[in-house]
Amino acid sequence: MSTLLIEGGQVLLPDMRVVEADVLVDADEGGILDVGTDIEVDADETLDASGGLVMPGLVNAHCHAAMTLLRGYADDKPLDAWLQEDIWPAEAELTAEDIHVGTELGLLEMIKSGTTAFADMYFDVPEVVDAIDEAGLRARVGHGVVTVAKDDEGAQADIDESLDIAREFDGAADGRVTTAYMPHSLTTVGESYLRESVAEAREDDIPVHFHANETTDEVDPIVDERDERPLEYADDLGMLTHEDFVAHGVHVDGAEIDLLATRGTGVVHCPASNMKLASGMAPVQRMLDAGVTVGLGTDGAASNNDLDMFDEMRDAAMLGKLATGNASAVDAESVVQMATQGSADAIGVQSGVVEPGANADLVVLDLDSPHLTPAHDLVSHLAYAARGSDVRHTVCDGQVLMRDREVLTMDESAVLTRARDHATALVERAE
Ligand SMILES: CSC[C@H]1O[C@@H](n2cnc3c(O)ncnc32)[C@H](O)[C@@H]1O
Ligand SMILES: [Zn+2]
Repeated sequence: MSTLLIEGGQVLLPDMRVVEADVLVDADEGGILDVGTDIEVDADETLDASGGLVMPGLVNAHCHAAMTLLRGYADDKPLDAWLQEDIWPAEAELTAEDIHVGTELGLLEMIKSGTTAFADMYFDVPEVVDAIDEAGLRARVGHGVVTVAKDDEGAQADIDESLDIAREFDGAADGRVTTAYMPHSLTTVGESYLRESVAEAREDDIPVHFHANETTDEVDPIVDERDERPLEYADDLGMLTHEDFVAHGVHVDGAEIDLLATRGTGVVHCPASNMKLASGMAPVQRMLDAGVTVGLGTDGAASNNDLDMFDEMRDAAMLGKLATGNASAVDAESVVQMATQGSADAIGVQSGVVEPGANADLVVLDLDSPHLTPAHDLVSHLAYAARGSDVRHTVCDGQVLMRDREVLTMDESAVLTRARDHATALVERAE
């Protein structure tokens, strides 16, 4: 067995206590063997955590990683106009290689800002999986389906691709990649397609992930046409099981919150995207109080505009207070929990905790900087003061992905060069 010892730091435990301890990892199996002060072992590899906090790797529960290529391409518009006038025309020009390159850029950004697992909905998923395999992260991936404006043959092909991808790539990258069936939303995929395809996904125990209740422009037509709320419609279609997870959940009423809690369906809160597109303020504290599993996601870099989950925690805490007029709402512990165990539970990956037996997905945060001094409360710092650039080391599945801010699994400058070149060419084609 090859071992990795992360020594000399403080450790954030699953119950949010911080203790001084070392962490011993089985680097072959990718699991945590021990967390304690009396670990006596001559480890094969060590990571220095002195002056730092060992914490779970953050879990970005809703993302479109390759959209890094469209970062800053179209800003300051609401969702529908942004998608229809700018993003979808540009995405129509994407090649498989663009998606590989854009995903690599997203993964690099995640590793450098302390994210070790994520959920991704996009196109050309084999390219996404290939990039994840190389970079060493953990992910649940899927092909996003849109049937509106397609003929029946095109719509069915899109659905088949999503289901086939979910079957083929589940367990890829040594088990670090799992999959889901990913219809884009309740308004961009027709009812009969949803009904049939979700039933097909169920036959193979494939989870379902979709955008839901993001804007009133999306919710109102469903209510007008069907006389039921969107998540009641989704429930009727069989899309709300405990394995499923929805992105956004901004405009959900009390009955929908109860439905999410009863079904055990996860909700991924995306505060930065919701604020930037002026989509609204999700009732996060109400969902937490009702027992809904709430995770945290960045959404794509075109609506955020970064993939830094520390930013996202701060945004979630701030927005949660503003939304309720209550400074105690969505407190520091809640957002740290949301970005770790909550996200991992929502997307169904084993991650988000530092304890013996857990997967060794963890980061070491450097505390020795002005904006983290003094350190009265490290959970407060994680929620309100820390930044992705404070991450010193990143480990996923027992493998060191970044050591002292040097990414070991990717050639950082080559990724940046390729991303710049591909983004420039993409935008030229789109104009
Ligand atoms: C069909 S693949 C995913 C699809 O979703 C688009 N997208 C990015 N951000 C959002 C969002 O906030 N709401 C809805 N759809 C979004 C992305 O551009 C892809 O086309
Ligand atoms: Zn999204």
